[in-house]
Amino acid sequence: MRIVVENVDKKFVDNNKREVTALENINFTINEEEIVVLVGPSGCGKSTLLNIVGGLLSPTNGQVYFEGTNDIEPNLGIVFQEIALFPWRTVFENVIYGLEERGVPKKEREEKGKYYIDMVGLTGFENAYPKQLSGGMKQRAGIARALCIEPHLLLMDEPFSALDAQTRTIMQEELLTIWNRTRLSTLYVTHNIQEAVYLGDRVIVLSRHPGKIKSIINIDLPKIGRDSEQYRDQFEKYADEIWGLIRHDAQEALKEA
Ligand SMILES: Nc1ncnc2c1ncn2[C@@H]1O[C@H](COP(=O)(O)OP(=O)(O)OP(=O)(O)O)[C@@H](O)[C@H]1O
Repeated sequence: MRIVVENVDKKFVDNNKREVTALENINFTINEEEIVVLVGPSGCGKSTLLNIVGGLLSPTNGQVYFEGTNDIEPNLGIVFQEIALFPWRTVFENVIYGLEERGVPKKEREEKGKYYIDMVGLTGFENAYPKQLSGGMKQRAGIARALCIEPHLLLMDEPFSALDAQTRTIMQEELLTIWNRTRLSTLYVTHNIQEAVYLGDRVIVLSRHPGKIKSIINIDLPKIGRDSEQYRDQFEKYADEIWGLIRHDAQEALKEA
């Protein structure tokens, strides 16, 4: 599916009743099978934009539309930083939750649940409860739950930022393996520039106050294996370019923190 974001603005009213322009004139597309990463300093509107694409917030102006599907409401799989698994449900029951909601028959729920639990590497933990899982395993369960409804688009908002560095690296690699199997169009939000270059086909750099697109960078490296020695220089060049675009805004954001 292709997602088109056209002329999107978003204004909020803050606690002092002042109008805040969170996003201004945002235009981009997410093509079939593409991973688009939104990157930018704190407060530049990344989450707001992801929530607008996901239909959780409406834009003040502009629109988001979905091409290549006949469904009026496309299926969206959403993964947040803090995965809200139901504590009283097992991994399996959490993963198939969306299928239950949609009235999918039991046999199909079981097959799909099993398939996606296997895809995220949680086979053997079907009957575990969230409190028995590590942070990385909870994120895996959350990803399986998002995939289980077989979405047209995957939306991920800093899904690995609460994880330790090693787990995060492993999860990034696994996300690409999962992408390779599902080929899902994905919108991925991160603060982390290395992560953006590692995962993105395109990286959208947002500036802040108001959140505007500063640049859209095509990452012209193979999707799988771009962290290998062979591409190190090019990888770092992209990372430097993005940091150059963000540095000033990130420093300003720190002053306000
Ligand atoms: N519900 C709201 N009411 C008022 N202002 C809001 C609301 N949600 C977001 N904002 C403002 O909109 C701007 C963008 O916020 P948003 O959370 O989208 O940024 P972000 O880039 O995701 O930040 P972070 O990386 O820190 O999560 C900020 O100035 C924020 O204070």
